[in-house]
Parts: sequence; C-alpha cells; structure tokens
Amino acid sequence: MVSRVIPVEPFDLVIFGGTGDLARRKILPALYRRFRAGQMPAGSRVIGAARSARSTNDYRAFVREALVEFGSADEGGQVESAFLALVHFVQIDVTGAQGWAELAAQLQPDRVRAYYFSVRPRLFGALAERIQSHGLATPDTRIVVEKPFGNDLASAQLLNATLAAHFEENQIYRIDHYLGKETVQNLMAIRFGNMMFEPLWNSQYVDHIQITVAESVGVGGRGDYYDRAGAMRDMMQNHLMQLLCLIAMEPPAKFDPDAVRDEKLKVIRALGPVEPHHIVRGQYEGNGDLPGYRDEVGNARSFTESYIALKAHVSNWRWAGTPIYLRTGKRLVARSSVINVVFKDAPHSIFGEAAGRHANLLSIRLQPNEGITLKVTIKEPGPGGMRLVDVPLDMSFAEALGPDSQSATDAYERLIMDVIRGNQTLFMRGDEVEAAWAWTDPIISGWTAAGDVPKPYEIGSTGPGDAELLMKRDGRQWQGINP
Ligand SMILES: NC(=O)C1=CN([C@@H]2O[C@H](COP(=O)(O)OP(=O)(O)OC[C@H]3O[C@@H](n4cnc5c(N)ncnc54)[C@H](OP(=O)(O)O)[C@@H]3O)[C@@H](O)[C@H]2O)C=CC1
Ligand SMILES: O=C1O[C@H](COP(=O)(O)O)[C@@H](O)[C@H](O)[C@H]1O
Repeated sequence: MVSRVIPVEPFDLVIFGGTGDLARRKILPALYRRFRAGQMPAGSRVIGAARSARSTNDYRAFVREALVEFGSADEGGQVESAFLALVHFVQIDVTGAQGWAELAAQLQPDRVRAYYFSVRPRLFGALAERIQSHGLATPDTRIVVEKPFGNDLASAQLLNATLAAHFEENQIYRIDHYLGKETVQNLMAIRFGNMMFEPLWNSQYVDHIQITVAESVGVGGRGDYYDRAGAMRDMMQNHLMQLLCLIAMEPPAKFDPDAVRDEKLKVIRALGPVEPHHIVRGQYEGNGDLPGYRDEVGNARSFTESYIALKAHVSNWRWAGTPIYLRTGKRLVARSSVINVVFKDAPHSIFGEAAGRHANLLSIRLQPNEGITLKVTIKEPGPGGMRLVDVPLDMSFAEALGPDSQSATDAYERLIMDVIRGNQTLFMRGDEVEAAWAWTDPIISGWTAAGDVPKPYEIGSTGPGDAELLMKRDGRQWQGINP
C-alpha cells in the first residue's frame, strides 16, 4: 500500500552545490524518483550550479552516474532520458558576479522557484543576498537550507537574521531530514491518531523514555566537518531533539505548520539544563580492521565525541519526574533508531513477589525494520502457578502495509516535494533552531570548561561502559541495540 502521488505544477529547482556529495547521493536521486513516480511534471527544470566549469551535457552525464550509483536509474531508458532532458548546468561562484544572468535566463517566470543551498554553510548568507540582488527571487520563491544551521546559538541567530534580511520566514525551509522519514511522521500518527496511548502518555504512567539513534558507520569522508561538530551538534541538537519533541509535545490543534511547530518549540523551551554527571561522551577506538575515530578524522589529539548519551528533563506538567534518556553514536553494534517508552510497574502485585515485577514497554522502531512492539505481561503457560512472563505484540509496518510502504518515498523526496507544495510542517522554524541551540550551548561549554575527555569504546559495541552506569545509577537499563 503506497500513498498516492499529489500532483504539483511545473517548477524550477536550482541546486547550488549541484556537483557536491549531497546532491549526488540524495537530492538528484530523490528528484529522479519523484519524476519516475509521475510527481515532477514535464516542463520543470533542475539546474545544477557550482563553482567549476562544465557543460550541461557533462552535468547530465554526472547526474546519470549519480542515478546509477545510488540505485535509481533505469539504465538509459526513456524515463531516465526524459528526466535528464530537464537537467541544466550553470557555472556560478556564489561569492562572485559571473553566471547570474545566465541563471536568470534559464528560469521560467510565474512558477514556483526553489533554491537548494547545498554549499558550505559559510556561503549561505552570501547566497541569499546574491539571489535577491540579482533579482532572482519572486514571491513564489523558496530557499532550502541544509544543515548545520549554525554551530551555536550566536551563529544560528546571525544566520537567521541574515536570511530574514532577504526572505520571509514562510520562504525559508530549514532541512532536518529526520522529519522527512516516514516513520518519524508516524510518531504523530501513533500518538494523535489513536485514543489508547494518550491517557497513558504522561509521568503518571511512563517511568522513562529512551531515544536511541545508533549508527554502524564511522564519520566517512566528512571528518573535517565532524571533528568540529561531534555527535552533540551533528545529531543530538537536531535529529534527536526533533524526535524528543514529537514524542513529548502536546497535541497540536491541527496538522498545520505553525500549530505543530509551536508545540515542538514549547517542548524545547521546557527542557531543563543537563547535569554534567548526566552526560557521557565517547570516542571509538581502532580495532586492527577499522581505523579509530582519531585516525579517521586525521586528528591524533581530537577530544570530539563520536558518541553521546545524556539524561534530559522536560519540565512541564506532563513530564515532570519522567526522564528522557538520549543516545547516539557512530561505529556502534548496529544501525538502529528506536524510541522506547517504558511504563511504570503495576502499583501492587496481587501475585506476590515470586511472580516478578514487569513493566510494559512500547518500542517504536524508526529504522531499519520499521514497526511497533508492545511488550505485555501474561501468565507463563503450564502448571507452575502464577508466574508472569513478558511477550511482545509485534507489528512490522512492512508486513502490515506491504514492503513498499516504508521505502517508497525517502526523506529527501518527501521534503523536496513539500518545498514545492509550500508546506513547512516538516521543516524547522527559526525560533525552534535557536531554542535547540540555547539548550545545547551550556552543555558543550560545560564539558569544554571542565576539560572533559571522551571515554573510549570498541567498534561494534553499544558505546562506553559509563553510559550503562548512567542508567544503572537510576535503577534502569538501556534496551538492546538490535539491527
Ligand atoms: N554530504 C552529506 O552527507 C551532507 C551534507 N550536508 C550539507 O550539505 C551541504 C553540501 O555538502 P556536500 O555536498 O557534502 O559538500 P561538497 O563539498 O561535496 O560539495 C560542495 C558543493 O558546493 C560547490 N561550491 C563550493 N564553493 C562554491 C562557491 N563559492 N560557489 C558555488 N558553488 C560552490 C561545489 O562546487 P565545486 O566542486 O565546483 O567547487 C560543490 O558542488 C553542506 O552545507 C553540508 O553541511 C548535510 C547533511 C549531509
Ligand atoms: O545528518 C546526519 O545524519 C546521518 C544519519 O542519517 P540516517 O538517515 O542515515 O539515519 C549521520 O550519519 C550524519 O553524521 C549526520 O550529519
């Protein structure tokens, strides 16, 4: 069961950084898949822009290679040729004066225009300014801004102010690709489309929540950026923060951009400061087969974390007393993003202590093997008296909805089409990003001032042992990281 395609009018999309890694791996294949699905109308244009010279024909060959490598091409077929015919290239150095007139000539009047900022973040401001000063912005223009959106509160505020000098907030689409994931949106459907969860969704019934985003890959070719960012800025401040918002927010009055984002913002603003002893930072060590973090980023003295776990509190009526534990890291045992909602024990066991105490657990698997498991307590079968065991009520979305249900539309496909449709619900608003940095900054400055050194952990493990202790001290434990 795959959702229907919502048609859009022909549009022009300009990818600044159209020859870069992100364009190659994500943006171009996503556009092609939407074209193949019939959602990108003929007459639309995809214009790659980059600093180095190449012809449109060369760029089409580059795009074709990207489609082949990232699994979307139909090997020289008609669909691929029709898509490539929509692709053009313009050489523009964002900081210079050349190329803008040529770009203007490529753009069609009276249609939606989207400029994708897939260049280094320090070019974002200049790019916004140049688009305006060269008269390339119409009222129907949108800009799509990639991460990272600043690297602290001050830089995010400055970037927001720079963009706001040239574009209205309703023209600015700040990407957090986690919001485009099918299962992440499903969090809202699960919470607000079902009556059974909401009455239990508070500190009276929920003991604690665990949010895990584990990766098995290392930092790859992005070592330079990553070593300046670390797991806190790269993942926690944005992706895990968004998951936390969706799991903790109040029901918005309706599913519209500002209603949803207002509620998320309230959650971020309700986050209390994090105690230094509630934070564990880690760095993976090499193991003979694979290089360690420091070798991978080429910095033998790096103290940047490739893993972070922390205990957060949302200080409001719903969640007072229910901690939310978050962890993310690279080179862990498996790629697995899961939210575990751990319910409290029954207040009194009528079966006596020998039967054991059991807590219900709702696991929402975001990737891979998307689905939900509810662990419930039943009687252990057999004549051995009233002994209790936990059994899972397990639902895989692929089994329930068909194998195409999760993979049909990847995050970038959905997000780009939302830009064209002018729907900002799945994009971060400026105040949300600033609030997230306002929470993050003191955490980072705290460990920097204390000279904290990340704990080593083994490649293929669940992270540093101290993260287990963080839970153990509270009489709790992490759920396993399973593929
Ligand atoms: N790669 C990834 O996995 C992810 C990337 N991002 C973000 O996406 C953005 C792009 O990243 P990525 O694709 O990896 O970067 P790359 O370094 O691979 O590509 C950079 C692109 O920008 C172009 N460029 C550089 N300088 C200029 C300039 N002065 N004027 C015009 N074009 C210029 C380059 O063109 P040329 O080669 O001609 O110089 C190239 O097309 C960054 O903001 C990054 O943080 C976000 C999430 C993931
Ligand atoms: O934004 C980022 O996300 C990826 C993880 O994304 P996923 O969709 O594969 O879960 C992460 O590897 C990268 O470091 C980070 O910048």
